Amino acid sequence: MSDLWSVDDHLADILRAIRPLDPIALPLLEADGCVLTEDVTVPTALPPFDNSSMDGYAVRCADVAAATTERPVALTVTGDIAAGSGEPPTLRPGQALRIMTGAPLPPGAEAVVPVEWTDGGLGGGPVRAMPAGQVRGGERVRVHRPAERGAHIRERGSDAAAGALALPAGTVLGPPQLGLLAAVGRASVEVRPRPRVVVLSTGSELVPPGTALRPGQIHDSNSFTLTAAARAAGAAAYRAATVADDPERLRAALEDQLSRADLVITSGGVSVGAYDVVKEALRGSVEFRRLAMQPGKPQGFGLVGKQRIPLLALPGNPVSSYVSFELFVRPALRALAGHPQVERARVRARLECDEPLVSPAGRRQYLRGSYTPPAPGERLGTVRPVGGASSHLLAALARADALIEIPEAATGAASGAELTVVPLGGGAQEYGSSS
Ligand SMILES: Nc1nc2c(c(=O)[nH]1)N[C@H]1C(S)=C(S)[C@@H](COP(=O)(O)OP(=O)(O)OC[C@H]3O[C@@H](n4cnc5c(N)ncnc54)[C@H](O)[C@@H]3O)O[C@H]1N2
Ligand code: MOO
Repeated sequence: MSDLWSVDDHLADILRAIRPLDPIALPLLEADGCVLTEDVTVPTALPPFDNSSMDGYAVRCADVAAATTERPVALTVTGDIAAGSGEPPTLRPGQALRIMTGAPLPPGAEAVVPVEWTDGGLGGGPVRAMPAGQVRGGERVRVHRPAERGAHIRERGSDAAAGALALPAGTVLGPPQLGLLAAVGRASVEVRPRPRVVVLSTGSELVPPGTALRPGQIHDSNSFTLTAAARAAGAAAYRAATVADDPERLRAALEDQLSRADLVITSGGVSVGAYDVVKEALRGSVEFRRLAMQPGKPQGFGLVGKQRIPLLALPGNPVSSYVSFELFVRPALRALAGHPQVERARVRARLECDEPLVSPAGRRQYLRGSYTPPAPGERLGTVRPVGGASSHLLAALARADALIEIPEAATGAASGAELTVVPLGGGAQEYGSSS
């Protein structure tokens, strides 16, 4: 019997332990991307008053009923109503009030005639725009077309009625939702906050980019990949200084960081070497296990500190840590943020490759690939592998936009095979290619 955990069981174990963060009130722009935890109702009607949808003239319908281009109807313009003007004057028979888009409709008005249906008060044919400057009052405007009752008027409450549900709890707030909240007068809303994430990479060989390498050293890249990935997943992520392979130092660094974290990610130090610092420092509170997965076999998960903060210990190989992030950390972050859907959408795609792919028996393999969505009329898109299977191939990862899943039971896949693919979002996947 295998002592390996399946990918699905490891994820389920993590998600079982994670509770969504408690809601807090946040100013609108800070709530962008967050999940709303209150039902928001419309306090006052939207729009709050009847207003014009056109620059033109507020009129009574009967006054312009007979208007034609050949026989325009002349009305007396008694003034201007600009957007933002308070109480407009009453419109009487035979009169027109010049009105701007968004300005309140005057009492007595039944329709708005766009300026293009009039001579603009200039005495000629139809105009294309209003003459600049205020009307003095008493001028005549010739109207060339009749207007139906309600024409070019946006009625009070026509967007959202007072008391209606604007957004239900559970809504993910994006630009239009934030706009609606602002429009109904909300300055802040109750949401689940962005999870605060601390990324701690370990390894005595690591130096920060910008530093010259001495023999045996490499630049720490994982903490950048992981911090950026956590931010892309909606977290407020912070990259802590790299920790050398010394359990005491790692415990101290963790102690320092725990108070500011809702979730901690470590990278490296989880395999079976003599200096596997994460394993050594966290044994007891974090369970280390081996997964039936490639890359990403060694993994750790536990709840650490008094606050029992979730900690995911990812393997150090750059591709392993990123693939582990996508499969386990991203869902954990989305669960903390209260999203109902925590995993990335999967698609089925047809494999296109020059050589058949080889995969270890009994392990689920995630190869890096480039995914092309289905052409019009096609059921499946296609996916091509990018680079090989080894977990140090960061340059290939940087050219990929999808993960190709080879199931546990398979030992490979040939060109033409239908497989599951995890598109990683962004770029061409969101905007389409311009071919
Ligand atoms: N005898 C065995 N050796 C290894 C096994 C095994 O089962 N038996 N598993 C291998 C697998 S699979 C993986 S994955 C790695 C995981 O190792 P660790 O998590 O302990 O990671 P490290 O040893 O610290 O580093 C592995 C590799 O990645 C580089 N690395 C680490 N951190 C970073 C970073 N922040 N930025 C860039 N590169 C990093 C590190 O230099 C190593 O080359 O273990 C295998 N070994
Ligand atoms: O699992 Mo390791 O992550 O294969 O390189």
